[in-house]
Amino acid sequence: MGLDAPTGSLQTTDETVAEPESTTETRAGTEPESIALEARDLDVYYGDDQALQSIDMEIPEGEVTALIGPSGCGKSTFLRCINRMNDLIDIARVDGDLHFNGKNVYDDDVDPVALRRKIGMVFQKPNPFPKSIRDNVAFGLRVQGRDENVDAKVEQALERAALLEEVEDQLDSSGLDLSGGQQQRLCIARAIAPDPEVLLMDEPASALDPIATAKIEELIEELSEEYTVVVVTHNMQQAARISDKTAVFLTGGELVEFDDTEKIFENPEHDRVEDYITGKFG
Ligand SMILES: Nc1ncnc2c1ncn2[C@@H]1O[C@H](COP(=O)(O)OP(=O)(O)OP(=O)(O)O)[C@@H](O)[C@H]1O
Repeated sequence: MGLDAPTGSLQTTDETVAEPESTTETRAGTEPESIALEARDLDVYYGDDQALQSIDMEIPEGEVTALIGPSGCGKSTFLRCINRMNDLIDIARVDGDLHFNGKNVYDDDVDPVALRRKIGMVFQKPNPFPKSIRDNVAFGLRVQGRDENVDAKVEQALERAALLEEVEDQLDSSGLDLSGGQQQRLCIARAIAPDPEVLLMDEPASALDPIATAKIEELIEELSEEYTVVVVTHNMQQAARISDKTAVFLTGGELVEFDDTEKIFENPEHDRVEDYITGKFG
């Protein structure tokens, strides 16, 4: 996990949590599986409306976890809780705990900006800055004052985002001149350049054509070798293809089932999940 930043730690305003607190047994019961993120009794409200109800979830480190469910069930809301992007929405209120490496990200001493360095995000619509490819990828590094070896780090991030080969002769051209799929990989490179531990992706391929989508899917699987990936998708086939774990949210902001992806798609515990998976509603 990570290139040169310390792993397993969340720098807060006045303390550092060094090691993950919680582990759980794998299904085989042999090796302990590290937990990167853990929601405990998490409620989210927008004004008087409750968007998430009492969510408990343990997201394993170094795997792809997909969040699926019908429109409005709270998938994006949950994703935005993880790196406190909901802080930017005035009427949003969060109750309960969201632990990252054992530290509640909603504790008063957590700096959301520092948190977002560890937990990067990629959005539905590619949103490169109107800057060169190089400056897009270098953006987070420069903001952090990590100006040493920027060119090498930019190339490394582009390589990891499976884009370097296509753009290495045009690093000074505008990021906006790339195709949609390339722009999304550029945004992924920008998100991973500062070396986060977790990558949050909100429907990262839904604005792309099938070929660009296939590249992003392949990339997500590769990224999970180094990062914990949490991805919201509307596309159930995509969730089945790329994820290790799947969380099914249903209307009302309830997490109805969370398990290995194979189990969710082949033999879910809940009839409502089966109905959703088989397209009876949603
Ligand atoms: N900024 C906001 N202000 C007020 N209500 C919001 C806001 N964002 C989301 N909501 C409400 O919270 C609920 C959950 O929305 P959210 O976007 O998290 O669902 P979702 O499952 O990601 O939906 P979709 O699949 O359509 O993107 C919805 O009822 C939505 O209207």
